[in-house]
Amino acid sequence: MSFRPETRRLTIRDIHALRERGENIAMLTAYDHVTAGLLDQSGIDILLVGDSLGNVVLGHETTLPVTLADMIRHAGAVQRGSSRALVVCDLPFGTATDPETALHSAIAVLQETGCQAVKIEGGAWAAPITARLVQQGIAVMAHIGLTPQAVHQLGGYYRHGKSDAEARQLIEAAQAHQEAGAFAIVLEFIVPELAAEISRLLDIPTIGIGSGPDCTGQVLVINDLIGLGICPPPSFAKPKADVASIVREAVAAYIAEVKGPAEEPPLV
Ligand SMILES: Nc1nc(=O)c2c([nH]1)NC[C@@H]1CN(c3ccc(C(=O)N[C@@H](CCC(=O)O)C(=O)O)cc3)CN21
Ligand SMILES: CC(C)C(=O)C(=O)O
Ligand SMILES: [Mg+2]
Repeated sequence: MSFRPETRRLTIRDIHALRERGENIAMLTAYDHVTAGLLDQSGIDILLVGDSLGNVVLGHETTLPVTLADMIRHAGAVQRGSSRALVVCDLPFGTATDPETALHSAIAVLQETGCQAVKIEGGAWAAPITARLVQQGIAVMAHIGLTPQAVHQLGGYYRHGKSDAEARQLIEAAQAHQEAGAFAIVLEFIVPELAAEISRLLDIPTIGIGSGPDCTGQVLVINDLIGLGICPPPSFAKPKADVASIVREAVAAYIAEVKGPAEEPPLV
């Protein structure tokens, strides 16, 4: 781990430069100040304030209850906790339904948090939304494949791009977002061979999650990476630590210390 005290924040030009020189882009979610600071000190390229905070932080079944106010509150904390990483904030469910609505949502996020970019879920239909934001000078990351905000329409969290028709649609969606000016695109839970093909076809970086190794970068939910959760993570997450156990052990030690030795049973 390397601590970088005086470094400027990465820009989307730096992210593109990483791709140009063949260095993969490392992205993780963060929802709070201290986590953002730790990941930033570790040298993460991009911090995503994901609407997965609905599941991970707020305890909802889906990301749908997350509001723009929730995202703004947490994105501000992540922005303040970091100094090097590019900070991207998800536009949550219902706040990017059309270009003008998305524009107002994105403006609120950028003005009230200081973060550098927003991410929007959606296939080719959402490319005009990307275009409208880009036209206004906003850095946009697109997100295709498994789009959790559509979970009720999709009927679950499964792998995408298995059929030829679906693969064609995903390629078209990726190209449409690139054409619209997206600076990068998340490929979530897509067939690895298809994610590799999309990554070859595009000039912008692809950031994969559960989509195989051949993307320009990777993203994971931080809790899934460090094993900080109370239910099992998605199968594509390979935890590199077991922080939940460390927390349980420390808390058990604390409880034991507070309570002291167990009282002797009364003498009869
Ligand atoms: N902690 C966490 N990690 C995530 O990656 C994540 C969230 N939360 N919340 C928002 C979405 C939801 N995601 C999910 C959620 C569940 C699966 C999952 O359970 N998939 C099954 C396969 C299910 C199927 O094929 O029908 C798996 O075994 O991975 C995958 C992605 C990804 N995102
Ligand atoms: C998993 C990533 C891509 C995301 O959108 C989120 O965490 O909300
Ligand atoms: Mg998200």
